[in-house]
Amino acid sequence: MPSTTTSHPEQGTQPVLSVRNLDVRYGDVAAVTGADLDIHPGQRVAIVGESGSGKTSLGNAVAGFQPAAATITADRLELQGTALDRSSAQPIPTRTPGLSMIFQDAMRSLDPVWTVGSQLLAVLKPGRSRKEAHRAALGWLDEVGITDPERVMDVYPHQLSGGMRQRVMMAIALASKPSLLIADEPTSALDASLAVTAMRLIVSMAEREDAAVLVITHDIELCRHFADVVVVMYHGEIVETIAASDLDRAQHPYTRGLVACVPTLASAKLEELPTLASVMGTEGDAA
Ligand SMILES: Nc1ncnc2c1ncn2[C@@H]1O[C@H](COP(=O)(O)OP(=O)(O)OP(=O)(O)O)[C@@H](O)[C@H]1O
Repeated sequence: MPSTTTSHPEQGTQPVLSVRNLDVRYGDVAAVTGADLDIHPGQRVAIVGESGSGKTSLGNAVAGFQPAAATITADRLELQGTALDRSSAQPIPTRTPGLSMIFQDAMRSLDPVWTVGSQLLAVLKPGRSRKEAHRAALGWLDEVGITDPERVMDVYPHQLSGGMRQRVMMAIALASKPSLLIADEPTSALDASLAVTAMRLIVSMAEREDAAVLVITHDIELCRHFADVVVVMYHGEIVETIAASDLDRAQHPYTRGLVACVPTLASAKLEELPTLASVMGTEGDAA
């Protein structure tokens, strides 16, 4: 079995997230099998793999956003030492204290019938006067690069551009002071330069707030630049867990395939790029 946890300077301290032998099934479909994962305070972990490899199922199981059709079992599923009960889907998903999630589509996490301000205030109000919470909300909007926070407080999500909505979603996710931020394909809908800006913002804000980050992505290059550790999934299993700085020395053929499939100036001299099917010897299999 490949190792599915990695060494980290803070190993020995309690992990923020600790998962052992996690299975996610949808009826006969085994979406995730036997996943082990530890995320340490402040660590940035990326889950990478092709479409259908089980990344989102794993992230949703941790966050408690699993669909009703999912059956989740685990020997351990703990956030800061507290067991998370994911035995049944909630009719209306509720926030797990200490955990925030952001999505590719900001409309999935923003409520369309509440103004931006009321959604931010809902997170910021506990323990604060209304005035303090309002000031904190403006501060958060400013932090995520919104230049006219007073106006944005009063608008509804659909009145904002996609990029602005994403910034608002980030402000709400981090204003709740999570110890773990899960970001599911946060940049897939953005063009390359905006994707880098968005990832920089996620990483720098999370670092400032002392939140560990779990990014779910197809993009191995994004992992290389923004993650400490890369968790590689293939057909529902974690096949390799590797320091991002070691990606070029990956052991598993699938990880090597993912790295080799990224077009670079050097690879452009190849007659053709390898495909994952050719790397895994599954070329010609039925899709
Ligand atoms: N609600 C669902 N009901 C039934 N099967 C599902 C459901 N959600 C996912 N699956 C199946 O579970 C497997 C893993 O899907 P999952 O979405 O977790 O993978 P992924 O790696 O995140 O893919 P993508 O990158 O395309 O989102 C796939 O075979 C998928 O078809």
